[in-house]
Amino acid sequence: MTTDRFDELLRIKEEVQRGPDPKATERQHAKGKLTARERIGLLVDKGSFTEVEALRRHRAVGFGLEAKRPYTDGVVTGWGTVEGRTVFVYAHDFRIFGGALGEAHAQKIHKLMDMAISAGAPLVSLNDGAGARIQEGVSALAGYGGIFRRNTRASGVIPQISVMLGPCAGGAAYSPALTDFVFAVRDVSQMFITGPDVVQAVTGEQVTQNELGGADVHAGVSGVAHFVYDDEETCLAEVRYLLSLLPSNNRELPPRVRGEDPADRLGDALLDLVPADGNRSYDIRAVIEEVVDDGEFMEVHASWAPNIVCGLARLDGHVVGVVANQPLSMAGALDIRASEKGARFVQFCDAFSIPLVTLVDVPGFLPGVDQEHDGIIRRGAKLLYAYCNATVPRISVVLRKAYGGAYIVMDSRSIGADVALAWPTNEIAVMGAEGAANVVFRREIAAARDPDATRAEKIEEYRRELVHPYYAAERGLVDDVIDPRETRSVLCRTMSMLVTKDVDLPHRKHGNPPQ
Ligand SMILES: CC(=O)SCCNC(=O)CCNC(=O)[C@H](O)C(C)(C)COP(=O)(O)OP(=O)(O)OC[C@H]1O[C@@H](n2cnc3c(N)ncnc32)[C@H](O)[C@@H]1OP(=O)(O)O
Repeated sequence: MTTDRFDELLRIKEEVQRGPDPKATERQHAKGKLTARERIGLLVDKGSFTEVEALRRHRAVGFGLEAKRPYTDGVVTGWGTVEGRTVFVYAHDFRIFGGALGEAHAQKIHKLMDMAISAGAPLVSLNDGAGARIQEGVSALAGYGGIFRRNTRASGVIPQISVMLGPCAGGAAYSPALTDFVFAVRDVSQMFITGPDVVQAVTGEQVTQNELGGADVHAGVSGVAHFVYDDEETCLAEVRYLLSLLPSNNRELPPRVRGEDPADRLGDALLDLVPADGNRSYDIRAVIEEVVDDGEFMEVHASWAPNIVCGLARLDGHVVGVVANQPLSMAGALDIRASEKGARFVQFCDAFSIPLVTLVDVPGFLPGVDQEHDGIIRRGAKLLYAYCNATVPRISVVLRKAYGGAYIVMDSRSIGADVALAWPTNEIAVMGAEGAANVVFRREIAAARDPDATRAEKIEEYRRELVHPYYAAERGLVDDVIDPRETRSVLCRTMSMLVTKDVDLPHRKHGNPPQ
């Protein structure tokens, strides 16, 4: 090959790496944002990134596009490794057309998604884009259609993670909504279907980008974001950590990594962490951290629906999904948000062979007109549906109380828990003794010479007969009543037995979950 050809190649490659004019890079940095390549560098193992279609350019015409045909067309696509395992990644380059998606840009993403699905490796998108490229009209819209279709096809096949690193509008917000996890960074990420200008034009509401769709809005109010961090570096390090807990695809098991924590370690602290009085609150996260390997718990949706806690941890090296009621928030009652949060998490774990451990301390579903009118029947049913559908190993432990429908939903034996355990202090019943006595013995209490004494007697009778774990244990609805200090060792032992669980389901195209 001639030197000229080498020089040409070097010149083009250099132009690709440099990106558009340096002022655009300065503007990106001035906003406290990294460039697409800097981000990829933080995400994948050093030196492992292989780019595809770096030389791609659009062929669109009109609106001056002919004169502006930068390499990459505004998205960097390729694959690398995270802790040695292959991961596919695409990153919008906001410096080019504001990261907006045109036909060529979309086709690059389509190709990468197809590669990720056939290779059976996770896909991470680093989003910093203004949605459909306005100058390319319907070609841009069709490009998004192709991404949405592939997101949906890949759902439950490979893990898909979206990291929001800029103002993401329209399709750039919808594609992440179809993926498994959304990461956001404070003061950097915004997500909205239509930006503040359109909102003002249509509704008259004046709102900033952050107020409309900033990281904390989506992490705490809308529930769109699962994780939120203060800076891009921490965010991308946490994406790496999450990937280390996940299998590459739905045919693999999550990687087992045994640490130093002995599987038979006793949890003496549990006796103090959980007050025996069922009305006193405590932080369930402290209980989870006491039970799992090395106290490491990656909480999902920490700021949204805090009355249920969901997250990933390890037990004797096996990755598990933990779902637990949080007595610190609304006494741990289940409401619409908690049900939706739990359902999505259970569904994710089931799709990717992650066993479920459910820690139950639930007074019931939250009563209220708002909840009923907002559809707690159909939306609460999502959690029930997700558990009933899950074929991964499932262990539940009732810590203190489990009442009514909420007992059934929180992975009771009757809906398919493989092993159901209970602490000796717990109460499993249709309702608490006071409520039960008032309903069942109402007439007797009213007719009594001393109604208060009779009520107290009946409450005690109900409590003695029904409100203890042995009623459930005698009926096989609880497999064992355990010493709370042995929770970790029993869970580790049981998990080791269950990892080979195999279930055949009747043939169907797909279910029809409540919406
Ligand atoms: C299916 C769908 O996706 S429909 C949605 C279509 N997208 C939209 O409606 C979003 C329109 N864009 C916006 O609202 C804003 O640009 C935001 C909120 C995304 C970003 O705002 P800012 O951070 O202030 O950036 P700014 O508006 O300066 O845009 C940066 C550059 O991207 C360009 N750009 C922004 N959006 C688009 C777009 N959708 N298509 C093409 N170019 C765009 C801007 O013209 C600007 O170009 P320049 O640097 O050459 O002047």
